[in-house]
Parts: sequence; structure tokens; C-alpha cells
Amino acid sequence: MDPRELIARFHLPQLLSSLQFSYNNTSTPILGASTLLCTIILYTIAKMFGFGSQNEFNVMGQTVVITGGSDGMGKAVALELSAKGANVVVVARTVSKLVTAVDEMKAKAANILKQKFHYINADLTDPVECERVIAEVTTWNSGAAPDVVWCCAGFSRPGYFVDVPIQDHRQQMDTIYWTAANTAHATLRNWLNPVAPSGQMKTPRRHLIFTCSTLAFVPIAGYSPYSPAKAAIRSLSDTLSQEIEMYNGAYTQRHRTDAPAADVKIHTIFPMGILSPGFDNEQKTKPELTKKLEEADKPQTPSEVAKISILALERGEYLITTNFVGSIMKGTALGPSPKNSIVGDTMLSWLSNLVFLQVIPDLRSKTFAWGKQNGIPGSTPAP
Ligand SMILES: NC(=O)C1=CN([C@@H]2O[C@H](COP(=O)(O)OP(=O)(O)OC[C@H]3O[C@@H](n4cnc5c(N)ncnc54)[C@H](OP(=O)(O)O)[C@@H]3O)[C@@H](O)[C@H]2O)C=CC1
Ligand SMILES: CCCCCCCCCCCCCCCC(=O)[C@@H](N)CO
Repeated sequence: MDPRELIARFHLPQLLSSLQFSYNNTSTPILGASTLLCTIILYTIAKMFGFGSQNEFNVMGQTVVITGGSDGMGKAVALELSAKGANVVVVARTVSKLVTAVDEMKAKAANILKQKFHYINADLTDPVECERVIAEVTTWNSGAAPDVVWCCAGFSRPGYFVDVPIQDHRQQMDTIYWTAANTAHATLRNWLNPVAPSGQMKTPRRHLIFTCSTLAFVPIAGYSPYSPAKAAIRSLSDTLSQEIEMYNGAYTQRHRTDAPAADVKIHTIFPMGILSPGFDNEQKTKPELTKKLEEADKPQTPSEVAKISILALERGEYLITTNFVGSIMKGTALGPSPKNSIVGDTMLSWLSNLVFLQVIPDLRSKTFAWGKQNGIPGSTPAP
């Protein structure tokens, strides 16, 4: 169609004059529409700050398993949940750090007479060990499965793709993706096991939480051993959050048919840098270019990250970021993931997509300029 014909069809002058008319004349439909718009905006803002909603993550008296709970963010989460009245089991490989974590949790407990704490020493890259952890926790918890399982185990080994030995890449997949997938598998096989109607009791909603990284959303040179494994966790989380709906649907019919003992919710946390022992360690092999590219990140303390994540879980969020830059990174990559808020997340993704029109070319040109100036590692820079 001729563009002029298109314009003619829209009757532009007429459209403008009608707009002007409605501006001058605050008629009922206009008032109605503005009230509706204001309500949506206010509702979104209120929800973002958690007004008027109930606590979706009340751990008082519940039993929580935290993998990687002996250090960094995992330990900070363990201490926070202990202060909120949970029974906590921390899982990791080094016994001495686990013992310290249990002592610290006892010191922070809301009610030491009612709460109990435990540690299990396990390498979660082994699926058999994950099965053992869930079985051991169930026995320790008087035969009841844990209510919350939070996967925090993992560390990052940065480096350029070709410089990092291929077995280290595979090892990152093991420590990042497989510790989480093995834990999720063992947990969900337990939680989703159907119970006959006669055995159904009122069991509160259960939560499976993954810990990812904003690197699952945005590429940064130097993180190739790590980011793909975190992206795999995000994909697992999205797939499970859909698949779990089948079980949750069956749960609504639990008094008529065999069904899981409780409703299950999946969540994933996407932190930026965390000032943990793991962070100190990754700084040792991190290329200088990577440090420069992630300059926009102001690392947070483990306790800040734990507190912010728990508040978001209490609001019932699904994909959780811990600061503003993290939210912008999520916004550009939100794609088909379930939203926390339709209006808020949609506006966030519009804003982020505009910001990232500039960010990605900027990251690429900084990387190109770095090579131009410094050459590749181990080579002599151009004079
Ligand atoms: N630090 C950061 O900047 C960021 C970290 N993250 C993610 O957050 C999570 C926590 O990180 P951070 O606070 O740095 O953690 P730390 O590196 O400080 O601690 C890692 C924990 O995981 C345990 N762990 C490691 N490997 C295994 C294993 N194979 N089996 C069982 N336990 C294991 C460690 O204990 P042990 O070694 O004794 O087994 C320790 O308890 C990780 O998933 C990390 O990828 C995300 C974004 C940024
Ligand atoms: C206004 C918005 C601009 C957005 C700019 C984007 C800048 C990218 C920052 C990358 C930060 C990566 C933190 C990763 C932490 C992590 O997972 C590692 N420490 C591994 O442990």
C-alpha cells in the first residue's frame, strides 16, 4: 500500500483534534482510564515493596537444607534463617568449616530450645551423595522431608576459554550445574513421590531454591568456564517451574487421588559479585580485562545478599536479583521466564533492552581495544 494512502486512512488531523478534545474535556471514560492506569502503577509499586502481601516464605519451625552452607553466601543464608527460627542442615565437603557454621547458627538462633542444627559432609558432584543427604536429613527430622532446599554450593574459576584446560571447564559444569541438578533430583524425587489420599496430611508449601549469577543473563569475557553452567541452571529452573505445575495441579486433588504431599515452588537467585572466600579465590585467576568489564559491579557482602534474597522470597518472587544493575541485566534477558510482576517486569525489560543497545557493543569494543593495546596473554605487546 502507498504510505500516503495509509496516512490518509488514519485521518491524522482528525485524530489530533480528537486527542485535543479529550485533553480539554475530562469526560468519564478518560477519567476512568487514568484512574485505572494510576491504580496499575500504584499496585505495581506497592507490590515491588511488598505492601499488602502475606509472607510467602515463613521458615519458623521449618527444616531447611543449604548446600554450600559452610561459607560465603550459603553460610550467611544459614545464619539469617536460623535467626528466623528454622532448623538448618548445612552441607559441604570440609568438616571444620561445617562445624564452625553450626556453632555460629546456634549463636544466632531465635529459640535455641526449639531449633536444631546439623551438618552433613558430602561432595554433591556425586548424585549418590545427594540421595544420601536427603535420606539422612529425613531421618534426622523424625521421618519428615525438609521443607526448603537451597542450593548454594559452587565456585567460579575464571580464565580465557583457550587458556583454561578442558578438564577445568568440565569440572565447572560439575561443581556449578551438577551439584545443583543432583540436589534438585534427589529432593524432587522425595517431594513428588505420590502419597495415597489416606496418608495425606496438611503439609505447607515446599521451596526449592537455586543460586545462579547475573552472568547467566549477560556475557562477560573471561567467564566461559562458569557462565554456561549457570545458564544451564537458569534453564533447568525455568523448565522445572513449568513441570512442577503438573504436580501442583495433582496436589489440589490430593483427597481423591494419589498426589505429592505438598505444593512445591521453585525460585532462582541471581547475585552479582559476593565478597566471599570464593570471590577472593577467583580474583587470583581472573584476567585483568574481566575485572575491567565488570567494573559496573559493586560486590555485596554475603549477609546483604542473603537478606535481600530472603526478602524477595517472602514477597513470593521467582527470578530474584539483588541490586539495580542485576535487575537491568535480568531485564534484558527475561524472555520466556515467568514474571514476578507483569507490569513491573515488562517495563523493566523495555528499559533494559534500550540500555543494552549500548552495553553489549561497549563490552565488545572494550575487549577489542584491550587486544589491540595489550596483545593476547603471554605475547609481547605491540610497541
Ligand atoms: N562470589 C561471587 O561473586 C558470586 C557467587 N555466586 C554463586 O553463589 C554461590 C555461593 O558463592 P560464594 O558465597 O562465593 O561461595 P564460597 O566459594 O565462599 O563457598 C562455596 C561453598 O560451596 C561448598 N562447595 C563447593 N563445592 C562443593 C561440592 N562439590 N560439594 C559440596 N559443597 C561444595 C563450599 O564448601 P567446601 O569447599 O568445603 O565443599 C562452600 O561451603 C555459588 O553458587 C556461586 O557460584 C553467584 C554470583 C557471584
Ligand atoms: C546500568 C546497567 C549497566 C549494565 C552493565 C553490565 C555490566 C556487567 C557487570 C557484570 C557483573 C558480573 C558479576 C558476576 C558475579 C559472578 O558470578 C562471579 N563473581 C562469579 O563468582
